[in-house]
Amino acid sequence: MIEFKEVSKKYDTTLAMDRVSLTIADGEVFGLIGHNGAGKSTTIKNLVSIIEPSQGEIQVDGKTLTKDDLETKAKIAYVPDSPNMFLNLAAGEYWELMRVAYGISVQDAQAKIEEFTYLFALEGKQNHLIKSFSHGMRQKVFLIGALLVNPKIWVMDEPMTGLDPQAIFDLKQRITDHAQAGNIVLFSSHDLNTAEELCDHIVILRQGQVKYDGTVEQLKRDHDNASLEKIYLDMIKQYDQADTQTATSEAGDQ
Ligand SMILES: Nc1ncnc2c1ncn2[C@@H]1O[C@H](COP(=O)(O)OP(=O)(O)OP(=O)(O)O)[C@@H](O)[C@H]1O
Repeated sequence: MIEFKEVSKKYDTTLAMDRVSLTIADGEVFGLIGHNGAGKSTTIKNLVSIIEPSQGEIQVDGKTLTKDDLETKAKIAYVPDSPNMFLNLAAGEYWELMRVAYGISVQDAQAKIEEFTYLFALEGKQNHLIKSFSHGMRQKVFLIGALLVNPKIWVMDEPMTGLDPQAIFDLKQRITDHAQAGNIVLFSSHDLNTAEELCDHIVILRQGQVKYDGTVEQLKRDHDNASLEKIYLDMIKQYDQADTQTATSEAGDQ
C-alpha cells in the first residue's frame, strides 16, 4: 500500500503539490491525470525519492519513506517521463546497472532480457548506445529495466509516450497482469482513453491539488456514463471558469 499524507512540495515560489493525500491499495492500477504543470511528475518524483516533500510524508507498506531506507526503495521501479538519461551507456550496460542495484541473479536477468527484448523488438541491440536510439526505443530500454527487476511497485511517468502500437498493447497487458497479481502500478498519462481502459483508481490533479480521488467507474456513474475525457475536460473547465470569476470580482473590489 502507498499512502501520501498531506504532502506538499514547493519549488522556490511554485507550490507544485498542495497537501496531497491519497491511498493506493495493493492490486490497483492507479492513474495520475492532469494538465501540463498539474503536479504529476512532482508526485511521482517524491515517491521514487528523486526529491523530498516540503511537508507531509509518504508511506509504503506502512513505513515512512526515508533517504536511506534501501529496503523500501527496492520495492519500487521507476520509468522516467524523459528517457534522455544514461545516454552514453549501452542498453545492456543500463540493464546490468539495474540488475546489480536490485540484486537480481545473472541467470534471471538474462532470461528476462531475452524475453523483453523479444517482446519490445530490441533483440540484438544490447550493445548499442542508448543515445543512438529513437525516443520510443529509449523508452523501451527503461521499461525493460523496470520489468527486469520486477519489484512490487511500478511507477511510470507517461510510459506509453513514443511507444509503437504493439509495445503499447503489450505494456498494457503487463500492467494489468502485474496489478492482478496483487502489486501496484502507478502511472501518469495524458491519454485519457488509456487511463479509462486500464485504471482501477485515478486522481485528477489541478495546480497541485487533488480534484478527484476514486474509481473511474464511480466517476462515470456520477456523470451519466460519459467518457473520462469528457468528464475531465468539463471538470477542469469549471475550475478555470470559477478562477476567472474570482479574479474578476477581486479586481472589481480594488
Ligand atoms: N525543478 C523545478 N523547479 C521549479 N519548478 C518546477 C520544477 N519542476 C516542476 N516545477 C513546477 O512545478 C509544477 C508542477 O510540475 P510537474 O512537472 O509536476 O507537472 P506535470 O503535471 O508532471 O506536468 P507535465 O504534464 O507537463 O509533465 C509546474 O508549475 C512546474 O513549472
